[in-house]
Amino acid sequence: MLKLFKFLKPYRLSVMAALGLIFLQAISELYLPTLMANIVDIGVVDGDTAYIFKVGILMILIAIGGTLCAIVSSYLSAKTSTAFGRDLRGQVFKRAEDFSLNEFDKIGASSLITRTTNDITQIQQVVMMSLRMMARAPMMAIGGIIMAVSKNAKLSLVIVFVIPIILLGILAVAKKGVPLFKVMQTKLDKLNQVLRENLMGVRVIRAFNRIDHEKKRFKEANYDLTSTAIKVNKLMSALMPTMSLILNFTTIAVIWFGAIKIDSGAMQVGDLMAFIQYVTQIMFALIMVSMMFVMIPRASASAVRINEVLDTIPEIKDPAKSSITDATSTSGLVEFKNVIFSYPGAEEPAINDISFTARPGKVTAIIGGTGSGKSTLLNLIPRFYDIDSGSILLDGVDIRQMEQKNLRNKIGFVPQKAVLFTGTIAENIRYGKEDATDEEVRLAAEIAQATEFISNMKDGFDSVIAQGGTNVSGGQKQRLSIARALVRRPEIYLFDDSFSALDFKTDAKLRGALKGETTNSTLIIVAQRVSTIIDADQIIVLDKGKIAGVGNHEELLKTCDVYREIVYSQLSEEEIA
Ligand SMILES: Nc1ncnc2c1ncn2[C@@H]1O[C@H](COP(=O)(O)OP(=O)(O)OP(=O)(O)O)[C@@H](O)[C@H]1O
Repeated sequence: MLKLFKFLKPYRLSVMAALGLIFLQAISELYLPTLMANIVDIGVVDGDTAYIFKVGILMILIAIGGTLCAIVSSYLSAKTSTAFGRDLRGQVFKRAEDFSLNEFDKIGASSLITRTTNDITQIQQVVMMSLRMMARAPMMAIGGIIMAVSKNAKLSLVIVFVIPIILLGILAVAKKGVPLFKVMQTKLDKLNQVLRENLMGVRVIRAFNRIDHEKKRFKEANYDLTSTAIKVNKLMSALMPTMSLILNFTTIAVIWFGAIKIDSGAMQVGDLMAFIQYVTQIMFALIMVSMMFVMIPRASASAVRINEVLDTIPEIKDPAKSSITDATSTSGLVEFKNVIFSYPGAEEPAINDISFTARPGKVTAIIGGTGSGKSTLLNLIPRFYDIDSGSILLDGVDIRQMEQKNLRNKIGFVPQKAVLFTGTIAENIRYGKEDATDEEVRLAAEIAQATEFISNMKDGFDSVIAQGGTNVSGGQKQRLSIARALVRRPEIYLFDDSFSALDFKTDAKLRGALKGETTNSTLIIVAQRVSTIIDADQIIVLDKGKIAGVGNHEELLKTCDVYREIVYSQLSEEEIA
């Protein structure tokens, strides 16, 4: 956790001021019992009212001063810890943004959400408590011991006897609590995961009447978390009464031995009263320390999870010196040379020894059965994943030698599952090019065959897309995500089965419009439907990650069995002829 404290560096002045004020507050609290003892031993015993008034007013002033210090230090620690939490959240988010898809898969979206929210809140709370309690507790404990010894050294032996008992208790609680806190965070992850799946898959759950099953799943995760939380809380709730009991017994012992001393004339009444207060202060300080012992393990479990994110070095990095910095100097020639790629943990490569060239102005289509590696192949071009061996070249330059930003600037990517963001239709299309003019947005929508349904919407291009794009149909979503890629006018278009939700007529119209607009660009189209790619200049047939055939439709019909099988399963004899 200490590693995360480096994020407190910008706030060191506030931290120092808070600690300074806490020190002053501790001194004021430690001084008050001594003043009270003086009132009793000097003022009350001698009947000196003027002295009682004088010291009484001094006590009031000191109490007010101490309170002011406490208020300002609380304000500073709250402000500092909140800013610390904000910075840390920002860093975790920034790091996650740089993750390759492999790293996302490894940590998991739900866990990343818990880590960015709940885990950081735990640490933020500890920072606040540390500034308030952690600093104060040792000051009060040490100061209290010094003051108690100064009042009566022999009576202080009671404290010497009690402290090890308290420390042993704290240690026992910490030993049992730490593993439980770690388990609790993982169970929270699990709960988040179930909740997330439920919310995302609400339609499927309802359609398959699985609401009861899901309720059970959620209940299990919820109860699982609760039972661990109850175990931890039981442990913690036992701590406070035990500490109070020890405090009360200590007070009894102090009064017992103190009374004997007063009886023998070795101690004054006021000093005993002050002594009891110091003992109480010491005990409270130790209780605070024990509370910290409870919170720190929990936060350190969170810190480990946050550090795991921060310490993950994204495996896809920009080269030290990129080969291409000028984004306009390329034409979009894509070459695959003996490319092999496997997903982590997979036995067989998803892409196995693939070589082909996709030329500007030409349409390269990729077809194959489900799971044959079409999407994977496409995902390698924008470097969502890095290949194991071979090379992918863009205009003769290995894409690993290019800055990711430059590389992706040249690409218009339309994913298999259309993703839209909350905002208007125009904003969603402009996601492809921030400074696109209204005319460019309109043209992109027109080529994507989206104008008709957009104009039928109440506010046209200003109509708002709901969260997750739920208020547009699957085909409309696809057309908007195609428009988003088109507005960029990139050198390379990657369509990952992007026409699957369109009817045949719209599909044909869209491809026709696309042809006219993308004459100089390289088009790589993944498709399931033969009709979508029948006119392509080059068709690559994939089978279990390998190339089964390359050529145009007619050539492949003659030479490639896998292609023929796909074609015969989809088209009638006349269509093929
Ligand atoms: N993130 C992943 N982690 C591990 N394996 C994966 C991952 N994504 C895909 N695979 C595996 O890689 C292989 C190729 O998958 P890919 O998605 O590229 O196929 P596809 O041809 O696009 O299929 P479809 O047409 O059904 O979309 C499959 O066997 C799949 O199980």
